[in-house]
Amino acid sequence: SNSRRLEILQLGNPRLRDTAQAIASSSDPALQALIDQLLVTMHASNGVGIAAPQVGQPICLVIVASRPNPRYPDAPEMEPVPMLNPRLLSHSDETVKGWEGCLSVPGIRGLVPRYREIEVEYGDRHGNLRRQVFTDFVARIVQHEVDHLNGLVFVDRVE
Ligand SMILES: O=C(O)C[C@@H](Cc1ccccc1)C(=O)SCC(=O)c1ccccc1
Ligand SMILES: [Zn+2]
Repeated sequence: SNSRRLEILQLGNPRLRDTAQAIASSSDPALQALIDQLLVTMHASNGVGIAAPQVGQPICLVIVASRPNPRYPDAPEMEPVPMLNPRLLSHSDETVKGWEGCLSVPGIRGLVPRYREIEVEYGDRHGNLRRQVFTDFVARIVQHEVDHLNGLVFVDRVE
């Protein structure tokens, strides 16, 4: 399918979000370079996800990259997924508590409740709109990264 031009929203006052200036589009070489930079930063930190604001870029862009790890040995190994303008469409009532860490809060781990299942709409790195259901550890990572876009870190949710 031919790539669509997806306008990437700038972070800021959520109320102004609708009028937010799109500061990048999926066909923008600078956006593709930022996605590659985030992948490098995430891998350098052994992360399973990363959000653009963590590297000082206030735009609606995250990467989700689950892999098996000591705390989640049965986590799926997945190709890193860049998500432009991710939006939670629905979620399970059921929540699960699980261990989280954060590249922006080094050295701290916390037990965080997250929805066990979520449905997310997002643009892929080529600007194609995707709608996908995530569960368990991958759903946890998506919720953790989307929190970063809303200025939240996991310690804000530790009960
Ligand atoms: O700050 C980030 O977004 C990266 C963060 C993502 C994340 C970890 C755990 C649960 C949800 C989201 C990390 O990757 S922290 C370091 C890490 O590799 C890790 C920590 C706990 C469990 C699994 C991995
Ligand atoms: Zn984090």
